[in-house]
Amino acid sequence: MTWSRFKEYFYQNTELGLALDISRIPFPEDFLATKEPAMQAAFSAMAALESGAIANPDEQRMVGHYWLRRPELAPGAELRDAISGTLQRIRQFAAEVHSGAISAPDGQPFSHLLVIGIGGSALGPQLVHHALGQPGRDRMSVSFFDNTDPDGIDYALDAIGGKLAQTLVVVISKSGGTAETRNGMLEAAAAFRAAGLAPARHFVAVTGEGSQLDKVAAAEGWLARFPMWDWVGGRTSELCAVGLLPAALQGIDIDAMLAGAAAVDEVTRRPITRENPAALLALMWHFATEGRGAKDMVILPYKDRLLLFSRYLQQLVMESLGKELDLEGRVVNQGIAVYGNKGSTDQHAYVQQLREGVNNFFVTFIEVLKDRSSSGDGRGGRARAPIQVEPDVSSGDYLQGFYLGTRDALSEKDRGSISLTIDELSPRSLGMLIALYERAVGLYASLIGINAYHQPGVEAGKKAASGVIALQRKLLAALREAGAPAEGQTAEALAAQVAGSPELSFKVLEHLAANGVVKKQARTPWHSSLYRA
Ligand SMILES: O=P(O)(O)OC[C@H]1O[C@](O)(CO)[C@@H](O)[C@@H]1O
Repeated sequence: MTWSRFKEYFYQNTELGLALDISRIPFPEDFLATKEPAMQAAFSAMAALESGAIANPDEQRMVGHYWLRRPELAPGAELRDAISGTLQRIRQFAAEVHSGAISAPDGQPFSHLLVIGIGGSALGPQLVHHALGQPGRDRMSVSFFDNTDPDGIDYALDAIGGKLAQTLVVVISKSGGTAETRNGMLEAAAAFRAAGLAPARHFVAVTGEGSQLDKVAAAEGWLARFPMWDWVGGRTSELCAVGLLPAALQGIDIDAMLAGAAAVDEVTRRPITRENPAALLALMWHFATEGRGAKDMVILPYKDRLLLFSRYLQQLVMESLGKELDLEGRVVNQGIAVYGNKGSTDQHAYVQQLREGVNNFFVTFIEVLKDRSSSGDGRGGRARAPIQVEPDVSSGDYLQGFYLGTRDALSEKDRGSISLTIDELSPRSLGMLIALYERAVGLYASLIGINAYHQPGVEAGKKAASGVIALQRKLLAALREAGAPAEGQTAEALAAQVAGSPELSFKVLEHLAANGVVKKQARTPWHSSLYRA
């Protein structure tokens, strides 16, 4: 890549502490001009969304995550008050937990936080916790249940160990009916009861008003309930109570996160493509993937603390863009696959394929200029003096060397990359990154004509899962019937009896047998094995 192309396309905003280099995506000189009409249409759609239009037509909902950091932009006093009032309650609640005004039933301060949620109700809090936490210095230590895996739940509970009595639990679910989160809540409540503790005196809910979770929390008299509004999507919820409450409890400066997001919103709201990093990102995605997901987006932050960013973006991008139909109802099967981890660790894993294997991706490098956190970055961190690992060279210099080296090595083999640079990793810059990608996804969705704000595909898996649970109940009832043969029955015979799928019945019975719920007599061939109660 040439210096002149770099100079032409490098975007730097020193006020924000953000830079974007698109020069290594090989778009032709006329690309931005060709796309300008579509980009202007995307800016207009975004302006309509921000002013409260029904931007999610399927669900007849407004899409308001941008209002979370500038409540005054929300349409109507009621919404504005709800946003500001909730923010104030979050600050107040966290302050009272920290001061001990809200304390554990034994009078001790709450020192540990267990967050229960999944998808958009966990990924943001997990990202922020890992990116900004200061182990040993945070106001509270934090752990997560983000699945219905009993072993994972036990792992987290074992790690909490003796701190359970001083553990505050935040259960997060927009719908309030997500099975994994409900199960996590029930498992946590059982653990509290087993330790002689009353769950309601430890639990807090973040959920939609009137949801199942909201009703349980109200009925049981939980410590507090915070709202999750229908105009905030799960994957764009980090900057409402979903993300802000856990972050504030951990001791992270949530106002700096909001300010960072607001600052990027301000810049990326402007309809001047060349000065708008979200628009430039969206256009690069369009070029690199031919506007149809032809290539994967590999996210490579050269910063351990941003390890979870690719996972966070995976949901944001893939749940938003992975759609069967466009806005006209045509089958388009859109999307961009996202994966990644961190550099330079990945250089010793999959970068081999990126350089020499199938050329089906483009990389986004994320560079953080400042190597070590310091007390000046809003996280209260302690800066260790850099040591020299070689004369005049630090570990951080190596990290940058590997980033620049890998980037060149990929360019040499015609593998495109974008570089995003932030000055330092802080609450403010993390808020900026979140806002930047939220808007890039929204603009890209307009460019390809899809609704980024619904997720109809997710329902299919949920429905199928409840079908499996219903089948399990029927199989168990059949096995427990008075006249059931004492020697047992095959999966096929049981399936016929309950009018279920033989394959699903076999899988369910194998799982029940492995967990001692049913007895299995193994036979050869495997499908003649017998199961009994
Ligand atoms: O917050 P909820 O309603 O529990 O949903 C969790 C996640 O599940 C999804 O709806 C997908 O099933 C995501 O969009 C969402 O972030």
